[in-house]
Amino acid sequence: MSQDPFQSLSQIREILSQLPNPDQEAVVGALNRNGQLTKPPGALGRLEDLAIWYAGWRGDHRPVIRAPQVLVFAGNHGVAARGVSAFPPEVTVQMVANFQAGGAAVNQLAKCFGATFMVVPLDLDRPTQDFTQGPAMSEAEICAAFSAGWQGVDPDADLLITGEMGIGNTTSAAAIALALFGGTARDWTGRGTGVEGAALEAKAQVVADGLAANADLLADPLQVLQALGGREIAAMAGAILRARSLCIPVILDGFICCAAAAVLEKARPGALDHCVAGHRSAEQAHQRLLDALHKPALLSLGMRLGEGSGAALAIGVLQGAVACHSGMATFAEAGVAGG
Ligand SMILES: O=C(O)c1ccc[n+]([C@@H]2O[C@H](COP(=O)([O-])O)[C@@H](O)[C@H]2O)c1
Ligand SMILES: Cc1cc2nc[nH]c2cc1C
Repeated sequence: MSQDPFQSLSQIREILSQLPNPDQEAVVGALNRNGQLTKPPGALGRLEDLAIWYAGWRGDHRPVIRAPQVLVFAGNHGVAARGVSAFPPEVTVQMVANFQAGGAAVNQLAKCFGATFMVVPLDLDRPTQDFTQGPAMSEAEICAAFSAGWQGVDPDADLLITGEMGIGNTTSAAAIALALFGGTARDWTGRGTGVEGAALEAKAQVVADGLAANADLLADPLQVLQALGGREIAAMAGAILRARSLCIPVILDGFICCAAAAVLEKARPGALDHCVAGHRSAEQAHQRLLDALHKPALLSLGMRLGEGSGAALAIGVLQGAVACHSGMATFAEAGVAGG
């Protein structure tokens, strides 16, 4: 009876096996145009690469960003009962009310850059299972959350920022990253909202316990997400995949968003070619995760808020890149010598 697009992980795998690629004609056209603009070659640095990347995904050698969408998912985590966060779980639902009232940081940033904003709370009164006791979600639960992410994307958007809110979710993201990339639990465990000292060591142990309790599910990236993820993390993965299917470029946010994205990249290398990393979070392991994904961050401002805030701020960088690319005069047009 469900209207959800996904009822099983195999349906997600099918989508992953047939991803669209950027429009090569638009890439060539954008490269060509970039070479004629009134600046020394390469003088706009990464802005030039960004504009050409954006042009390819939009299939337009001279694109305009008109409709950015900021889409935040909220979920509650059974593992939060293990004392892994500096804040209590009820903050998740309270912050959802704050997002809806327009009072959070991400609301201000979305407004600054002309983006629409939506928050999607996911079964907040039903936390996921504590993953130190077995899988966080059933297959039906992960598919419902993934479907919510898929359905949250506005097909008319021309840029997607996906973010999250979920007390305890840096523990979940650390466990996912450990399962996908290896290393030690301590490598991937950071302070989150402000966990320090002995509590931080205990948090790393919870991450290690989560992997031990789900050892039989860790060979497959989507099952890693089911075993160690949360609903908001699965929803971000669903939104990022939908954006790919619609050729909508994505700006990734911090540690938790990148852990969600990493599941897709591990399941299908190249699945994140339509994504750039908006910022480097102050969360200890975010740079490690960005390195594993081969995604250099656009901004590094010591932010560690989540909720899509770092990526929302990076909309401005991409808007600047695309505005220069599409609005600048060529040497011929401006009558400037040397082009
Ligand atoms: O985006 C990040 O890198 C980031 C780093 C630290 C904390 N957060 C946010 O803080 C919450 C998770 O922290 P914690 O300590 O409860 O695991 C969650 O709501 C995230 O949005 C987000
Ligand atoms: C207040 C607060 C706001 C947040 N926004 C994203 N994660 C958050 C965590 C806390 C604790």
